[in-house]
Amino acid sequence: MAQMFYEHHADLSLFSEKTVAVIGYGSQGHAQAQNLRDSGVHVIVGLRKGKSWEKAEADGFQVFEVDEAVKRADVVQLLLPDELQAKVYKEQVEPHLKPGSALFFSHGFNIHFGQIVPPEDVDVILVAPKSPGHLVRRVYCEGFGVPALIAVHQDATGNAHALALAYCKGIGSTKAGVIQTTFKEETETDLFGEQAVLCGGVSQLIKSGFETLVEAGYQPEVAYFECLHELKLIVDLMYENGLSGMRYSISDTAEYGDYVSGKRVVAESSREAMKQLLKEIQDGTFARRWIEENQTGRKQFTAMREAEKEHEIERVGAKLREMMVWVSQKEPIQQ
Ligand SMILES: NC(=O)C1=CN([C@@H]2O[C@H](COP(=O)(O)OP(=O)(O)OC[C@H]3O[C@@H](n4cnc5c(N)ncnc54)[C@H](OP(=O)(O)O)[C@@H]3O)[C@@H](O)[C@H]2O)C=CC1
Ligand SMILES: CC[C@](O)(C(C)=O)C(=O)O
Ligand SMILES: [Mg+2]
Ligand SMILES: [Mg+2]
Repeated sequence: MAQMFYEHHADLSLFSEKTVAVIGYGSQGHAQAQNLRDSGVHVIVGLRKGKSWEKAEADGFQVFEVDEAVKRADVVQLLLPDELQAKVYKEQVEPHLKPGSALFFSHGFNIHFGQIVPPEDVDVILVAPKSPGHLVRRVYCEGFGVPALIAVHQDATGNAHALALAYCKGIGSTKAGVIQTTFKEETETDLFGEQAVLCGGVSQLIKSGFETLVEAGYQPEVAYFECLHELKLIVDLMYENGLSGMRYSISDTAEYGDYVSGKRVVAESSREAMKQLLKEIQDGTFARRWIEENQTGRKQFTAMREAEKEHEIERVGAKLREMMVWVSQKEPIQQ
């Protein structure tokens, strides 16, 4: 059984005399900085001049260049893109880290794959929300929190575990549940989950379903509602009551089709592919490929990103969502 932590396990007063520098103000950065501040923590933001800088200032934060923010902080949360963290850390973070301070991450990639090696006199802590950053903020504003994983890579002060829990309380995660893990487990499961299920697997499933219907002559709008829009409603039922709860709400016809056809689509070959992905994550092959892709100008990544934006499902969906004001008028997630 996983070791779980909730509100009563965490003491937010550990942060009462501390300044937290959130480095980066993107998806996770803006959410964690604002949640912590709303929980009473003193937060500053570290950035380079640009779009995020303006946004953080507009949100009322004191913003500094990264090195200056680190100098002023007792706790540094590194929320830059994984692929940029090692360089920025080496040049602007490490030289200014105070002995006895704490270095936080929200994903274990750079520590686990040896891209960042912090000095021995700082705590090295993982607080990994199991949620996209924008939902970390939205759910907190609704009075709740998203689950998170915590791990301690280095406990220089003897206080690292308590600090991790306090930080979780500050961003709202102890309301949902916090699980003790390791940097290795978080890194490998997070990469696997996003590739095989949450992002890669689901996007591919949606597109394959949409394309199959459209190629067979059905209206793209019908295919969009069937394969993308309704997915959220079905997942909401799973989120609230598990797979059985979802099956309670759907028709028996759908439930029978679920049992007999689901495994024909996500078949043994998909499980074999999942095992292969996991192996490549565990042995570092994926990390090496991603690091190399970034070192060589992200050509493949950029080309795939542009091609995906042009998919018919994106055009059809944008038009249909315009009419759903409760969707299109939600606070925009684009930054
Ligand atoms: N996205 C998510 O929901 C999740 C992310 N994580 C982890 O959180 C971390 C942050 O990811 P994410 O929030 O997606 O990152 P984003 O890409 O959304 O944001 C990155 C931020 O870093 C800033 N930045 C980029 N380069 C520099 C630089 N050289 N100097 C200073 N600031 C810079 C950007 O500012 P600018 O506007 O100037 O480019 C931006 O504010 C990663 O470790 C990721 O794995 C973990 C769980 C979920
Ligand atoms: C699922 C993608 C994620 O791991 C996340 C939102 O948790 C990420 O890296 O963005
Ligand atoms: Mg994740
Ligand atoms: Mg991830």
